[in-house]
Amino acid sequence: MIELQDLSCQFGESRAVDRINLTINTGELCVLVGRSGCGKSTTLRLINRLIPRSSGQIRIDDQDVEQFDARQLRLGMGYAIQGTGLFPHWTVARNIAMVPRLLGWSRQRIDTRIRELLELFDLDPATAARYPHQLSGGQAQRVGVARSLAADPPILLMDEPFGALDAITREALQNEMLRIQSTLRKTVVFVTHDIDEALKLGDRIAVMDQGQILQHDTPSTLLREPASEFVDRLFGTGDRGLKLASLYPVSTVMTPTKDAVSTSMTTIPHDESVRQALSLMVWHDTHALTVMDDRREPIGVVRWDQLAGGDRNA
Ligand SMILES: Nc1ncnc2c1ncn2[C@@H]1O[C@H](COP(=O)(O)OP(=O)(O)OP(=O)(O)O)[C@@H](O)[C@H]1O
Repeated sequence: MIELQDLSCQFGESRAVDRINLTINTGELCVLVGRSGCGKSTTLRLINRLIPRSSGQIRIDDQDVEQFDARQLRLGMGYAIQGTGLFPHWTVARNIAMVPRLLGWSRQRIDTRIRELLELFDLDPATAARYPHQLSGGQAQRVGVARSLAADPPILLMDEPFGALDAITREALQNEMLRIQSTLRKTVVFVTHDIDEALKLGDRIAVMDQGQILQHDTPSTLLREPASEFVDRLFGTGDRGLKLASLYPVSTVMTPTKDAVSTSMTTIPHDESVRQALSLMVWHDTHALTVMDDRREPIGVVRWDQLAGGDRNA
């Protein structure tokens, strides 16, 4: 668990982080969201002590981070940043091996870990021998995140890791992040200024403005019960319903059926969002879809009039 208590960071006259309180539970992915310059990256760098706090406390599993040697602390936390931060003259393998080498892992253990991570991030084993400039933006970003996970740290700090990517690659990496997090369950602090990314990835989201946390809640609560006009505007007004519909899988609103279901209707995978169901219905001019499981067997039907209320059933 990470606890920030009355935490402040002052740069000269200006307060980049202003007495924030935030608890991030073990295994939770917390997104820090807010406009440029609101203090998100500074908060992240305070946690791994890349910059010193001015006042307040940072506790990890009940221990003040000041009690740790700063280098040891950083070796125990993954850190992934926009633009990857990969060393250009090192191969992918050497980049990934950086922290395990510093921790004194054996050659064999490191090689096994590199193979595991390339597989986890859907990268060809031959990628290990390449240099960063020989990778696409998406591949390089995958390697950057893989490197942050190399020594299997319980905590992962991610600063706009997908910020520089095109929309399609970005979505693919967000999906990979969700898939990996569903098994690894790291404690993640993830910085972004993209509201849709925050809603998609966050178990909880902390909304920041001018160094302060305005609201810390689940995506659904932030959309339904914004605590201030600022949060209300940040999360959009016109497409709020669509944003809510993107949070819940269609399986939460469908009528399950044990009997044979017509597959002549348009189909949708059970883990696709209610928003995607709505889109398919509009596109195919239909009022019902057949819901399919992972083996592509029909498991239920979702009708137009069931699309509201997914979050209440989730
Ligand atoms: N090393 C520094 N020295 C002086 N001021 C700094 C320093 N680092 C950050 N700041 C200032 O602190 C404030 C918060 O910066 P920070 O990088 O945390 O914002 P951010 O929310 O991450 O912004 P962005 O989304 O643009 O990265 C800004 O006003 C910034 O100019």
